[in-house]
Amino acid sequence: MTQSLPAFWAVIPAAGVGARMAADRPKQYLQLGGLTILEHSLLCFLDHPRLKGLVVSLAVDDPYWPTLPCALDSRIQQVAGGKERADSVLNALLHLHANGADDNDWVLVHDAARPNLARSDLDTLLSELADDPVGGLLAVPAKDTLKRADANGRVTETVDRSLIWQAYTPQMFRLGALHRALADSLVSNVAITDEASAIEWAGQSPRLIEGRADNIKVTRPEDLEWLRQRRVEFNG
Ligand SMILES: Nc1ccn([C@@H]2O[C@H](COP(=O)(O)OP(=O)(O)OP(=O)(O)O)[C@@H](O)[C@H]2O)c(=O)n1
Ligand SMILES: C[C@](O)(CO)[C@H](O)COP(=O)(O)O
Repeated sequence: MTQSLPAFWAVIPAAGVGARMAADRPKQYLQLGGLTILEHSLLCFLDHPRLKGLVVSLAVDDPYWPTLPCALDSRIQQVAGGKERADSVLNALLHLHANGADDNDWVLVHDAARPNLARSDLDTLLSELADDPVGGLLAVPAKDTLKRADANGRVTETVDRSLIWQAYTPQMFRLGALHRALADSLVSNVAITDEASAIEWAGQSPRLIEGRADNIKVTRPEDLEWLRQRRVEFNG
């Protein structure tokens, strides 16, 4: 089954400061079980047989990366992160292009802050999008009632959630198309918070692939607490 999946490059943006986490270090270096959040996010890709290579975007003054065993892994290439997440991703795409990757190669961009990606979700994404003309992303249909608010935090509307999805990662696009869309949208000062929004700005419509809701992005302290508790419940 795995051999029928498309080969792919992985890009892991890991250059954030984790301000919303308010921890003593960037959140990707906080511990979850015996590993850092970043190591969990890398491992889901590093042992995949269809991985061509992996690029991790790191803060230029990151003192933590060299302390990790995976810093010596030859499958991992490092690039400098940028001011925003999109800049960090673009630097990784530039590196892939500069080192022989082909425009038609699939690239999967996955947040370092999402340590709970299931291999089954990764393989579903690869399988479902292998022949897609655009690409797409893991996503979760909205489960809660959604409200639109005014500037004072007062409800102005209850939104129809039947067609609303939360975008997750990995997000899977062809290297050339993503590189062009990201570079052009950033030059145009478009607010880009995920790869799909750059592809949409370029006029394409990414496909949403339903994934597990527990592939959460560790953003605030309670997110990490939830994952830690979940591992205790599952692993004892
Ligand atoms: N300039 C940046 C900003 C973010 N990221 C990465 O993008 C992912 C998702 O971003 P987010 O959750 O916003 O992380 P932070 O920017 O670190 O969080 P905060 O906004 O709370 O500072 C994270 O893995 C983060 O390390 C990055 O590589 N480069
Ligand atoms: C890419 C992402 O995880 C998709 O939901 C999200 O846009 C990242 O946003 P952040 O503000 O950089 O955490």
